[in-house]
Amino acid sequence: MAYVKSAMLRAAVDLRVPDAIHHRGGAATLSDIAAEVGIQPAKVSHLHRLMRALTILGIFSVDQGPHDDATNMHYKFTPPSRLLVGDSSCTQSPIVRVLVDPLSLTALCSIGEWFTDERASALTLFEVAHGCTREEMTAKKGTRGMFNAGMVSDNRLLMETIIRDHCNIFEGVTSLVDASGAHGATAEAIAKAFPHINCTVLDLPHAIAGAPAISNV
Ligand SMILES: C[S@@+](CC[C@H](N)C(=O)[O-])C[C@H]1O[C@@H](n2cnc3c(N)ncnc32)[C@H](O)[C@@H]1O
Repeated sequence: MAYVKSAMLRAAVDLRVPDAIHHRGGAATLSDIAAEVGIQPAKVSHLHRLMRALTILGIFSVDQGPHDDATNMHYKFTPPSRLLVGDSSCTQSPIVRVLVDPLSLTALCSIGEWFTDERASALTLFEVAHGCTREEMTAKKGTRGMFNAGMVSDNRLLMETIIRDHCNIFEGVTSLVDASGAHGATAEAIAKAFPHINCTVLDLPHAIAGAPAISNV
């Protein structure tokens, strides 16, 4: 049942629970969250179960006074849930939707078939499960924008940390190519921090279609 944890995380992001807590100054009761995200009144007790599970997982913390019941204890952020709050460029954490995606999750149910399928040396798990590549499915479903947004937000977060804490790894580098660099968020962060490095992004035509122009990349 471990997959339920990922599904609950996705539900919290879909409902924008982190944004609801953020809008209430970083601490919100169940009724605050229910009002902010539009929970049906008959389902507030189920929201309590969702929040309780996410608290046990360390996604949120809870302040419960001796006289508080389920409706007036305050849910707060933990370090992981701080990362789920939207900013001016995105209103939720797009990487969660990319990672906890129904098509990716159902593909995992075909691992046994992938191991035994005689075509499997040429096919990815995704192809065995869904009969097409991830790229073809993304194009068919029109979800390329969501995928790119997830990659960009993840890259920004990682690069901020890498450049702050490990900038020595770029010493002596004068040029680099980010192979499969999608919309270039990684290269953008490097080019901005180290303007003398000549950065290039390589990816497939459909992946770079619509990529923003980035100075110095
Ligand atoms: C999971 S994304 C990673 C994007 C980015 N490097 C990052 O870390 O966010 C994988 C990327 O590989 C690209 N890709 C897949 N096959 C490729 C190929 N044959 N040549 C170049 N890029 C490819 C995809 O288009 C996609 O942008």
